[in-house]
Amino acid sequence: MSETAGTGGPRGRGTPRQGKGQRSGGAAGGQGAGGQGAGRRNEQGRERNRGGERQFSQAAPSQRTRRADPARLVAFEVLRAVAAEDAYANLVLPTSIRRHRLDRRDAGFATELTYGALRGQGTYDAVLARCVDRPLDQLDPAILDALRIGVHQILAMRVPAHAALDQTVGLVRAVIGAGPSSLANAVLRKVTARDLDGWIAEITDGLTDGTAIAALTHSHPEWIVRALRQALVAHGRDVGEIDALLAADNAAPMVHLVALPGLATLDDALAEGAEPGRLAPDSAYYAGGDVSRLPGISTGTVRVQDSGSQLVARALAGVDLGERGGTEPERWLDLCAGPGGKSALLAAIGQDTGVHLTAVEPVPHRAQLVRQALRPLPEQSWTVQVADGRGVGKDQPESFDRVLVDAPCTGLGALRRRPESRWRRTPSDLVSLAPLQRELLASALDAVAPGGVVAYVTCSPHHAETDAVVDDCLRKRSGFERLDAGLALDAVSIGGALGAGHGPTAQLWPHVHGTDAMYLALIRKTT
Ligand SMILES: C[S@@+](CC[C@H](N)C(=O)[O-])C[C@H]1O[C@@H](n2cnc3c(N)ncnc32)[C@H](O)[C@@H]1O
Repeated sequence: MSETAGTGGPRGRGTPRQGKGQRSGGAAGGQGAGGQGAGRRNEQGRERNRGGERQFSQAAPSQRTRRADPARLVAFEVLRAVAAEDAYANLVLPTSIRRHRLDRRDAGFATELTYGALRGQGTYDAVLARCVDRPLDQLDPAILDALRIGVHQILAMRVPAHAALDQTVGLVRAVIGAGPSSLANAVLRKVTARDLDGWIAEITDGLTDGTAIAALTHSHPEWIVRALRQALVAHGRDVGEIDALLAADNAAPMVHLVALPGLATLDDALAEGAEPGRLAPDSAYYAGGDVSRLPGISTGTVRVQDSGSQLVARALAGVDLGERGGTEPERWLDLCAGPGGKSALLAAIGQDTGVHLTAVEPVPHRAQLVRQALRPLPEQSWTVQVADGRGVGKDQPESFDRVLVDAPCTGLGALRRRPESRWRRTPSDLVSLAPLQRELLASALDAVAPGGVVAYVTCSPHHAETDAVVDDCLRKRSGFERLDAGLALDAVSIGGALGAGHGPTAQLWPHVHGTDAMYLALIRKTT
């Protein structure tokens, strides 16, 4: 859904307000204040709620909108499910959109509102804390979610302030009650007193700690700001890029497509408005809405896959194995395969040369997704094993020419795709994932044949789950060498100059490459 959404939300100071996919703020469930066709942009396409005198309804809250606008109701339902049921927004949102039968435009609005309110929560809560007369944790959590939805509309979407206020108050009245709607009205009126830049100046006023300022400005937990800053430095980048990196996490990601080599082309997608990918071969970027209607998507020969994921899979497939490349077809292993995106691309790349891919995934329903992903490929070219990858090295030692370990990780490099995850993740996740990541890489190092290569991949740039894992595993072993992962990525990329390497490992970045922050290490078994 995110491809229909505009972007917005907290951002760096001076970063232009972004926003596409906005729709009229006027509600399906009622008139905007004063019956002015609330929510339309003015003739110049500018939002009406920026600057100058703000217009509000003269009617008391009790006399205003009583019905919840379905798009806002969808956003509210999703935020509630995320907070109260630990749900994933990207899974709940499409169901809620279908249940409320939103048309494409309203679905885009609901998506922007949901994801924007979730991403922006850190900044918005700091704003709300200045406008509510009690600590936020003493508010009914449902009211707090509704207020976040209101704040996002007021500060980061092109919804006129009066429409945002009226419709949010209407939502609170309809789903929570009349009393809380008065509170929402009073609080959101205060929010309209400043624009986003003004509020960021206010909530960061007097702070001297750069981490705290960046965290509030870009709506990230401080520990993530610190970790990302360290990761930039560790990969030889300028620490000053942190603002751009955090801002990239708040932008709705473009949909990336890949045509499985030998099975499809992107001609139809390009004819439908997709743009050729600038980094990965056979890839495209698509901003045209519902991707499922594109030719090839339903058969699985064209897939949605971040270009960074495409590139790391291609880098593994592209490593020259030298003398190892004999006449026997190679055997490849994807040790953490679910849901199968990289398995499908690897199997498609390998089909020309008769490669057999073994895809391992311990979670049965995810293993089923891997089978679905591999279905377009000849059946004899792949096997899916429902198994714990940690046992594969002992059970099938020195058996594979190329092994991918796309390890379970915190996903700190894909925060833009998972809007709630920055608030759920904690440093303790790093601690609990660490042994699993090491055991999986150790298993892969056992499973790779002499002369073969292991790719260790995460969608996180955090040191603890990237270099630290690789360093620890290799320290305990001899007979392995690191390959230059940056060069390997360059060799398979369009243009051949990604600039992702610094030392032997490689790191892609959302603010530089427009990809998820994928990490890649390549390790060859020499003896
Ligand atoms: C980052 S995802 C892999 C994404 C996948 N490579 C793709 O491109 O679609 C990590 C996967 O590892 C799986 N996993 C978790 N524990 C595992 C284990 N002990 N052995 C193998 N896989 C495991 C998770 O269920 C999850 O599907």
